[in-house]
Amino acid sequence: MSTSSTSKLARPVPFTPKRTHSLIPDDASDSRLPRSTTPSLLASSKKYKAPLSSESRTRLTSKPGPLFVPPTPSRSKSRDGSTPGSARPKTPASPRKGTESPLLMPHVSEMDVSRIDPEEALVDFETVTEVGDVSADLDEVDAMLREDYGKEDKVLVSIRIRPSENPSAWDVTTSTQPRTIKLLPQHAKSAATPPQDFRFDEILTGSENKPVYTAVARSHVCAAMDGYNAVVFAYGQTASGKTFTLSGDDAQPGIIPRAMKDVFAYIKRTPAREYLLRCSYLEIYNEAIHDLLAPPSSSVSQPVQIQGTGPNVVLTPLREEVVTSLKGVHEVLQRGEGNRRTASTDWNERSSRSHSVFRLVIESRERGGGGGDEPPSGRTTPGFRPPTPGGPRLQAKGGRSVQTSVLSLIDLAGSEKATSDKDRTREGKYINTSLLTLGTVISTLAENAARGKSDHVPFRNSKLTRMLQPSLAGNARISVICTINPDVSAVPESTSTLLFAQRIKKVQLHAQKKEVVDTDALLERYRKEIEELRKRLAEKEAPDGPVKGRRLSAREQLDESLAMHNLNARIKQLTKLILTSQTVDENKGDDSRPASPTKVDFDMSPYQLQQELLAARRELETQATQILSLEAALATRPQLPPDAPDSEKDKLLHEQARTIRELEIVVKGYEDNLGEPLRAVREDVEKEWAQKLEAETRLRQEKEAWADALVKQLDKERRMRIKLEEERHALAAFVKKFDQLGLGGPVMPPSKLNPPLPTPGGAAAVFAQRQKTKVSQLKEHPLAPLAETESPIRLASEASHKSLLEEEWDIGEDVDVSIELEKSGVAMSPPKTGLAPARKGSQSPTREILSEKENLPV
Ligand SMILES: Nc1ncnc2c1ncn2[C@@H]1O[C@H](COP(=O)(O)OP(=O)(O)OP(=O)(O)O)[C@@H](O)[C@H]1O
Repeated sequence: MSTSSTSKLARPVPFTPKRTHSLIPDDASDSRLPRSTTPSLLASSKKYKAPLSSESRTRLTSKPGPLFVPPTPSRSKSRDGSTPGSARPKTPASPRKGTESPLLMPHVSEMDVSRIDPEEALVDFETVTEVGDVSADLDEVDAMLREDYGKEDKVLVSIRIRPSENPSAWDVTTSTQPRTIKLLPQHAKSAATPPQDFRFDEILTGSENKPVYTAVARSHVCAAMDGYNAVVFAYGQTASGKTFTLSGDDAQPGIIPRAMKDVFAYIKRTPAREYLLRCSYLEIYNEAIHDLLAPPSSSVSQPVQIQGTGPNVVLTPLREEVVTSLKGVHEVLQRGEGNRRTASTDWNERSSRSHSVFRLVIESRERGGGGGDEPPSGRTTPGFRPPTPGGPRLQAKGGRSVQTSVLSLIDLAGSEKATSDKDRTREGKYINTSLLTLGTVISTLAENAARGKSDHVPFRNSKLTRMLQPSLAGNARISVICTINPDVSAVPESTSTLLFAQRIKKVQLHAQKKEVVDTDALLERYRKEIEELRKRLAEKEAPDGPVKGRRLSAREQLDESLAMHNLNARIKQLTKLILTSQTVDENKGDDSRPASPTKVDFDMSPYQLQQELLAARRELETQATQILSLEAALATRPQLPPDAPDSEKDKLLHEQARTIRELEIVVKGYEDNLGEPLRAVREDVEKEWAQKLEAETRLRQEKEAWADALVKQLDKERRMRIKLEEERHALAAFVKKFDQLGLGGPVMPPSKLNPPLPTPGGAAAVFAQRQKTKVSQLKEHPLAPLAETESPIRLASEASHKSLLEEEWDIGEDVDVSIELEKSGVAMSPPKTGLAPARKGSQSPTREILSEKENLPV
C-alpha cells in the first residue's frame, strides 16, 4: 500500500480527503492541482477560454509541437481542398466584445462548445495519442472486444471491502461463484437467527484498484464504446472507499482514469470507426445540479435543469467538452474538481454529502473513404453548424449511421448520511431524498421485473433518479460497486449497504444500441434513381423518341407498355421509401422496416409496401404536429434577423437576463411577503383543527366505553331476573304446599306463617296470577324497565312493582312462628334458594320464614 493510502486510512472516519485524478501520472503531474490548492489559486487558473482541452486546441491550430497529431488519411484533404490542419476552424477563444449578460453569456461566447465542428474533433485509431502505461493493456481490451455486451440483462453488483487494521466482522468466500459474504455469528443481533448469506458477482478486497476496475467496470466501458449506455456507480457509507475506487490516487488510479485510458485504447484497436467524445462533470448537492465545468458564478446562478421525460431526459444548460486525448480528459476533470472545491467551505464534508457524476458521450460511425458505399452526390459536411443543445453532434454521413452512447461514472454521497443526518441538516434531508428514492426506485423496478408488474416508479422524486431514469429504466448496462467498512463498529451501515446491493441485483435490464441513419445520403440516392427513371420514362414518351418515333409491332408495343408500367411502379415505390426512411431507430425493433440503407429491399411485396405506406403516413402526421409546435415556438421567439450583429444579440440576451432577474425578484418577494404568512396561517388552522379532532376522538371513545358497560350490565340484569323467576317458581311451589298443609291443620292466628292471604288457593292463585302478568309483560317489553331508568343498573319497574317476597305484610312482630309450626307438627323443608336479602332491615316475612325454617328439623 502506498504511503498516501496509508495516511488516508489513518484519518478519522467522518472526513474524506479527496484525491486529485491521476490520469497522466508522469508528464502532466506538474500541471495537476495539488490537494491543498486554494480556491483563489484555482480562480486565477480557471480562465479557460476554449471549449476543447488545451491539447485539442494545439492539435486543431495545427501548430507542430510535441502533441501534434497527424491527420487521418481519410481526412487528408478537406472538402475545400486545403490541407487538414489549416482547414480546421479555430475555437472561439476570446470573449466576444460587448457581452454583458451575466447569466447567459457563458453559454454563447467563449464557453460555447456547440460551435465546434465535430468533424474536426474526431478521433480514430490513427489520431489517438499514445495511451501511456496506466491500464493500457490493449490485449485485455481486445479480449473485451470479443465479448457480446448486449446480452447481459442483470445489473453487475460487486462488493469492495476496505482494508482495516481492526478485526473484520464478516466472513467472506471468494473462491466460489457467486461470491458470498455473511456476518460472523458472534456479531449477529440475536443468536437465534443465523446471519444472512449475501451473494454477489464479485467481492473484492485489498488496495489494488486494477483488479477492481477489471472486474467491475472494464466490460461496461467497452460496452459503452460499442454503443450501449453504461453506468457505474459507487454506493456505501462515508469513508468506505467510494472515491478511492472511482478516482483512486497517484499510486492506484481508480475507475475513471482507467476507463478513460481504455476508451482511447479501444479507439486505437478499432480502425474501422471514428469517434467524437464529449464529457461533462456535474455535482448534485442539496437537490441542485451544479455544472462543474461551467464557471462557478454561472453554475450557481444557473443550476442545471432536467428537461424531457422518460428516456429523453436532457440536462440543460450543461457544458460538454469535446476531448480528443487522455490529457484533455485529465484537464477537464481537474477543472471540475477545482470548481467543486471552490464551491465548498469544507471540502471533505461537501464531497461526502454530494453525488458527483462524470459523463462521457461517445458518438461513432464507420470511417468513410474507400468504402465505395458513399454515393458521389453525398452530402458535404459544413465547416460550422448552427449550435445544437448540449454540444456538437456527429452527423451520419454517406450512408454511415451514427452510434451514440453515454458512459456515466457516479460517486454517490455517503449512504449513512441518509439516515443519521436526517433530523439535523438540510443536506441530510436531501441525501435522504435522493438515496432513499434510489432505493425505492430500484426495489420497484426489481419488483416489477420479478412479478411482471408495471407499478409506478418514482423517478421524479429526486434529481439523481430522474437523471438516471434512462439508465435505470433498463436501457443501460449497470455496474454497482458497494463499498463497506469491515469493522465491527460499522456492521449496521455495512448490512444496510449489502441489503441495497442485494435489491439492485434483481433489476432487469434490456440495453440496446442506438443508431441514427444518414437520411440525407439515403434520400439523395433515392432521388437520383427516381430522376433517372423519370428521364427514361420521358425518353420513351417523347414524340420523336425510340418508341413513339417509329412504328412498332404489336408485340413490341406490349413490351414497351409493360416496361413503362414497371418504370412508373418503381418511381412510385421509391417515392414511398423516401417518406419512410427519415430515421431508422433500432430500438423500435420493427423488422418490417429497413434497418439500414444497405438493407433496403426494392422488391418488397405489396403487403410490405402497404405497411410502409401506413407507417409513412403516421410519420407524416407526427411530423406535421411537430412542425406546428415548432412554428408556435418560433412565433414566440424574440424577433431578430439571423444576420443581426453580435451587439444586437447580446443586447437581447442582456434584456432577457434582466427580465429573468426581475421575475426572480418578484417570485422571491411573493415568497417573503405572502408565502411565509400564508404558511403560518395554514399551520395555525391545521393545529386548531387537529386539537378539535383529538377532543372529539376522546369523547367518542368515552361514549363507546360507556355503551359497552351498559350492554354488559343489561346482560347481567337479565341473567339475574331469570334466576329470580326460577326462585319464585320454587317458592310458589313451597307456598302452595304450605297452604295445603294449612287447610288440614289448626286455625292459626295471624302470624308470619299465617298471613291474611293463605286461604285455600289464595296465595297460590294470587302469586300465579302475578307471575303470569309479569311474564307476559316481559315478553312484550323485554327492555322496558331499562328504558325507564336513569342508571343502567337499576330496574325502575322492578323497584316499583314489588314481588311477593318483597311485600311488607302487616303482622305482629311478637308471633313466634317456630312454635306455631312445631305445634302443628309440620315438617317443612323449603328449597335452598341462596336468595340474598332484598332490603336490609325490611325483609319480607316470607323470606324471614324461609331463613328461619332452613334451620328447622325436618
Ligand atoms: N481499498 C482501499 N485501500 C486503501 N485505502 C482505502 C481503500 N478504500 C478507502 N481507502 C482510504 O480510506 C479513506 C476514505 O476513502 P474514500 O474517501 O474513498 O471514502 P468515500 O466512501 O468516498 O467517503 P465519502 O462518502 O466521504 O466520499 C481514504 O483515505 C482512502 O484512501
